[in-house]
Amino acid sequence: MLLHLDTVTKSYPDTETPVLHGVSLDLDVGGMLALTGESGSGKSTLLHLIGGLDTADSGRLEIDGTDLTPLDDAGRAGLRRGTVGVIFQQFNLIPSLSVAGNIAFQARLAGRHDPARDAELATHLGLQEHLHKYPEQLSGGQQQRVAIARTLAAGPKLVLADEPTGNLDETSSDAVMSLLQELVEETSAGLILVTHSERLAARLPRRLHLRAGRLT
Ligand SMILES: Nc1ncnc2c1ncn2[C@@H]1O[C@H](COP(=O)(O)OP(=O)(O)OP(=O)(O)O)[C@@H](O)[C@H]1O
Repeated sequence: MLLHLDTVTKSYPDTETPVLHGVSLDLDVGGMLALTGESGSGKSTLLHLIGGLDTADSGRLEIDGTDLTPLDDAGRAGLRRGTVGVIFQQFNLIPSLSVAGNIAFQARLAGRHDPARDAELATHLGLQEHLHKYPEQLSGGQQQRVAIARTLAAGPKLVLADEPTGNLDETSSDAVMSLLQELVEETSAGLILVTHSERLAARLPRRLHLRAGRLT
């Protein structure tokens, strides 16, 4: 089992009711699922808990056999570097680093930088011509492909993608999504894709829906 959540609950100090109520879910190694739900239903909150960016109030959360509950900030940061990769809607590239520097960044942090793997990813994602450029010189679709390369270069077991194509037009969005799926499949990583798009959700074999903090 890659991911196991058992009755996870989360509130924020200023929310009256919990944002997540007793969320339980399992994902097998290499499993892929789409997570949909209305705005405010708790999708990003759930992704943040799984990615170790925030902590649950109660419940159990295990990734690749590691219980996240007792981990401190440093432990959760280690998990993000080594096991989980997160791709955001806003790309979050480092503006002062070239495309090549951005692609290598997370793998270097994780202590597993492999230039041959970077080159392979850059080729697969059509970025070979752009390696010396800086993020501001790229289109949105190109920037998101760099963000995908950066995440996959670090060899995560689980990829969390929060509206990864939300800033792209439909054609670029489909192309970027196909590349992301291909690469995740190739590495046998798991994927959780948060999306508002029915079209994108339908591409994945499994779908979960959050309604006011409960999975349906
Ligand atoms: N850091 C925070 N502090 C307080 N409340 C928060 C915080 N983050 C999210 N919330 C609240 O928690 C609820 C769920 O937010 P979340 O971002 O998880 O929803 P979402 O389903 O991802 O929404 P969207 O589709 O609009 O991104 C919302 O009511 C939001 O206002």
